[in-house]
Amino acid sequence: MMARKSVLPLRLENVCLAYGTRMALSDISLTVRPGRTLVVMGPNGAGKSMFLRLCHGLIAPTTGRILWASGEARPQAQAMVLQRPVMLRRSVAANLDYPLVLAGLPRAERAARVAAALERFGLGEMADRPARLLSGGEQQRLALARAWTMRPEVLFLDEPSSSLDPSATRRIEEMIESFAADGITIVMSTHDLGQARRLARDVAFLHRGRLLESTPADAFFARPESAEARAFLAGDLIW
Ligand SMILES: Nc1ncnc2c1ncn2[C@@H]1O[C@H](COP(=O)(O)OP(=O)(O)OP(=O)(O)O)[C@@H](O)[C@H]1O
Repeated sequence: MMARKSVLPLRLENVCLAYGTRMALSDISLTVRPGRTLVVMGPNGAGKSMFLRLCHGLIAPTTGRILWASGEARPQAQAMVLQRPVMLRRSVAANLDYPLVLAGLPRAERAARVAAALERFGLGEMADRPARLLSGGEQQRLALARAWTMRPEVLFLDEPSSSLDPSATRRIEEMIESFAADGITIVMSTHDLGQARRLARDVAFLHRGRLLESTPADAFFARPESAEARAFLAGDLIW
């Protein structure tokens, strides 16, 4: 991971995403900096998922630019875990192996990475079980582990614990913290204010497709500048 040219910072310049006459995202300018977990917050429909999808390159902006420091259009060194991760109809181990096969890694390297992921994330005893039969929390853990096997420099996570109970959520947060400690830059959305406080170094607050705040997390939680963010933090902003 260290040898290659960094893909960060990632800069969004005046990014807009339109669906017909509706603007899902309006004029977003923001920089994702290395090593600073960025949490994207905002009420339902604010544009959080679309923001992550744009950054990852799943969709293209209607106008504006998305610029990686490496100059690549869609770097390999970044991965995304969707809100409802897709599991292959295969074993846990095979799910971990699959993206490594696609990336063309040699068999021995793949085996080492799969073994390391199984061990590190407590998935060893499930290695041979069909991935689709795992619980929601276990599947999410597997999805994060699968992203980790790719050694990304940046990892986009869309609501990584949205439908999980508190203990499964805690395990996911521990994984995210360990990724950040490894030097993976995390960009994630969440509805969970407690989670945002625990994990965020920077916050991007979206409301109806507009970026109302982009600031260090401490400042956001202590002194939100916009009335919308204040209402959101007080639990009074529903959409
Ligand atoms: N294919 C599409 N066609 C039209 N509108 C869309 C499409 N995809 C998303 N949108 C709209 O874009 C807006 C932003 O959606 P997005 O999923 O990013 O919100 P979100 O902040 O992630 O919401 P939630 O918290 O509910 O997941 C919404 O108003 C949504 O209805």
